[in-house]
Amino acid sequence: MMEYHKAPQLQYLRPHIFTSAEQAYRNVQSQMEPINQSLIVSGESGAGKTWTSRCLMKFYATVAVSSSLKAHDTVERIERRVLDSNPVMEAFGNACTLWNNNSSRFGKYIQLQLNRSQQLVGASIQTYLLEKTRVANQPVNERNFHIFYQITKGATEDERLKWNLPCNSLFTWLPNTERTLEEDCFEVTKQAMLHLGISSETQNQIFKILSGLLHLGNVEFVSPDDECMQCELSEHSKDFLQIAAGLLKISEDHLLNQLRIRVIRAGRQQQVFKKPCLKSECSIRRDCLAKVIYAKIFDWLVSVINRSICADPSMWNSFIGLLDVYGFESFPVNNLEQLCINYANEKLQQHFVAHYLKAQQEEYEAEGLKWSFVSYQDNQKCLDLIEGNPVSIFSLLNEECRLNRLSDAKQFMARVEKALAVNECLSWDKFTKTPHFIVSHYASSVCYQTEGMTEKNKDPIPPELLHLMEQSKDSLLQNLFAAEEKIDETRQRKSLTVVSRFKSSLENLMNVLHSTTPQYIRCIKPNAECQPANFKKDEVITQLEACGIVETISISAAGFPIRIPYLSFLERYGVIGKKHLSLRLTAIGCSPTKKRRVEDHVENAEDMPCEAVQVILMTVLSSKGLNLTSCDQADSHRLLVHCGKTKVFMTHLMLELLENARTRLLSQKAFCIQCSWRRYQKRQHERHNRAATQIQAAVRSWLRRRRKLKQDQAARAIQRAWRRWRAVMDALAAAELDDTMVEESHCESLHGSSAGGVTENFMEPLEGATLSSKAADFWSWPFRLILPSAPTLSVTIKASGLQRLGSVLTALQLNFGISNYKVETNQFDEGVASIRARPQVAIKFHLGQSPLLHAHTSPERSDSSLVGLNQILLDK
Ligand SMILES: Nc1ncnc2c1ncn2[C@@H]1O[C@H](COP(=O)(O)OP(=O)(O)OP(=O)(O)O)[C@@H](O)[C@H]1O
Repeated sequence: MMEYHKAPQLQYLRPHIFTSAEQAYRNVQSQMEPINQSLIVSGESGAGKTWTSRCLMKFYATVAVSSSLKAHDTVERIERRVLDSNPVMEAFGNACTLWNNNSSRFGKYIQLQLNRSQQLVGASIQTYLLEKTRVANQPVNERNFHIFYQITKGATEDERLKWNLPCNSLFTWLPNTERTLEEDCFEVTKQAMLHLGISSETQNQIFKILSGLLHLGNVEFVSPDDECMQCELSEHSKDFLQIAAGLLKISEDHLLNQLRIRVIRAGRQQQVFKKPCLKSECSIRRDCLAKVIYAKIFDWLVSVINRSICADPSMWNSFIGLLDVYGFESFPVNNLEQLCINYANEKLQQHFVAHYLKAQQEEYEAEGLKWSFVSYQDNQKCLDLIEGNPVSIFSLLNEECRLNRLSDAKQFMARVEKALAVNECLSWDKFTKTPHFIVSHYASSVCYQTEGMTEKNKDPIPPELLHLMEQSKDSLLQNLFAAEEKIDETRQRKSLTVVSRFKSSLENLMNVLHSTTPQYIRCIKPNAECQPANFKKDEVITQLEACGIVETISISAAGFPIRIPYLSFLERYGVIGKKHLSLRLTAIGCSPTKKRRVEDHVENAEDMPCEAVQVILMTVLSSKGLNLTSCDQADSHRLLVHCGKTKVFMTHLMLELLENARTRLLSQKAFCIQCSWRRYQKRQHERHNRAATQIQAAVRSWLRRRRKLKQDQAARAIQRAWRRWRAVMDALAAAELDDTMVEESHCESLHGSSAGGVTENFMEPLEGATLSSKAADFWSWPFRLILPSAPTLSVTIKASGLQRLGSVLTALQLNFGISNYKVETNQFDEGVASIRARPQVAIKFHLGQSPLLHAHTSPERSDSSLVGLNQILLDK
């Protein structure tokens, strides 16, 4: 998948359905009108349409994912549900036929919804005409819908009890049970239903109803002896009726009566009459009830799936549609179902013919291209025969229904013969006795039996049966039949038959297909026996011829498969012209006036689109080294591209050249944008850096100035304080010195020389303040308190003798350094007159160290160390 998704040129890869899928995806990405795409998968029954659709869904689920984690989750959820819808739809809508073990008995159109980034955001499923007759009538050697076999074969013991499905029970509506197919996988269906939001309880309800239908199928009637009497149940049917009524949760008597008594309303007053039905009528009513219940369950499942996978319309803006309708069928006995199926295939073939073969060739002519017509097989006549106006098979069938008379197969055949014999697609087999008609379809001729065709077209649902189901106690059945009354009234008013409903739904589908760009996928069946590795050439060729592949190849080879209107072309490739044009015109020596004129064509392309387009084409072709002046090469250009009246016609090679040129140019432009953006970002970054540096410098200088200012202020304050303090101290010291001198003389007279210690009179207020004359005592505790508070220390030494003086001086010198103290001797007596501490000691301490650091330190008592005293002094 990724190989095809990432391939720059798809046509160089091996042909594969992923080529078509990827092409459709790229078309959506290019946003060229029509943006929406359709992949029409067609082919005979068993050729592989459903298989292909499944692969396509997986492809889109893989490539249309987002890189963002959140979106990825959504896509994965949708993808899971879209893929899960397959087993559920196939279980309820597919059956084993003569041509295919897993044949789709309904048509489906799946719309994969994409958002602006072309990511898968949702999906919706539209179904067409389920072959519900299969519920009650299975052709010989064919089977009922897979789901019936799944529940009878795959139910657990518990479930069998709940659904009344004992092992080995035999059901009339369940033929060929001995054939086990890989499709009989009940667990897979249950799991998928669960993922789609159908709870186990609801599943249980559904399977119970289906089991009820199987039991209903075993109910048989016996004709009464008296025709006026009601039909009786056959002996073995009584139990089945009882179980069926129980599983459908309706009254047994009520069910029996509705099956064998017809209610007729007649007259203006709508008088009610009850009429016993014939045995055959009872069986028809029983089958009708089963079919309507099954069809309703199928429609309900489709609506549940759609609710689960459909995205809000605001979330998506384009879609890719996958159409998988039942394949062309030709059984030994064919009836209305096959007529409808083959009619749908004819419609699709017509779409292909109209879109690809007819329209393409007509367009070549209209656009003035030289073109010799390739003849092809047009199936319009066949379609006229089936659906045409005023007379066709469908119109005759509808008329028969409206006449409301007992249907007669021979009569209908005669009417068809009379009215439509002129149509060459209609014929009869003279040797077949059963009433029939043969239609020559595009694929092959098919013989249709007219027996029961009108009845099938009427598809009557007796209202009393609908009322019966409305009264069911089962909530799901109640739901399914609640809206029935209104729908039924509408249907009766419009008297819609099966074919008219099918025709109108197909017309809607065709309208959708016409509004999208189609991609066709033709499935070819290698052999009719569904055998692997068996390729039957003749059968394959017949299919290829029938679906018009041979003509398609001829037209594609001779023609221009790509057609783009001028304006769309200029919108996409105009960019190439602008860039190369100027260079090219200069290179070929174009005069400035001419150059401007040509450039104007590109600029104002709307006025002269053809010239502008030619300029672009010339640019691209000449850049490939082809010289336009050469006649031969101009011819070779015409094989690649042709400009019509309103469109450019080209081959894939030309498209590739254009796309390459555009990609190269866009990548150059992107590179330029990246460079400019990076340059711009760099400049921005540098500017930001410069601005930040300037801001930082300004802030730093402002901070520094402010700090300096504060420091200067502080310094001045300190200086002022210091000067003031020094002046005060000096004054104090001077005053103290004077006082001491006076006191000294006074003390001397009082004590004489008897006192041998040192006395300090200003120590008086301090507790224990005695200063010993010994050097050790000198740094005793109180002393340190005195020194700072009295920077001028006055000591009177009474003791005489040089020895003491010397020791005091030594102590002082050791302790403080003599330079810090002014020691004065007595002028007239022995000894020291005064020791004055210089104020710097205290100043140093205050500025130098935090007092808290040594707050716990007590004076050192060791003789050898005087550091303690220093420290304390500093601390203080
Ligand atoms: N590409 C394939 N590779 C392998 N097997 C395939 C392929 N295509 C189809 N088959 C086989 O062929 C069988 C029939 O294919 P499928 O059911 O897709 O046919 P169909 O065209 O949808 O038929 P119908 O119209 O009856 O529904 C598949 O069950 C599968 O076994």
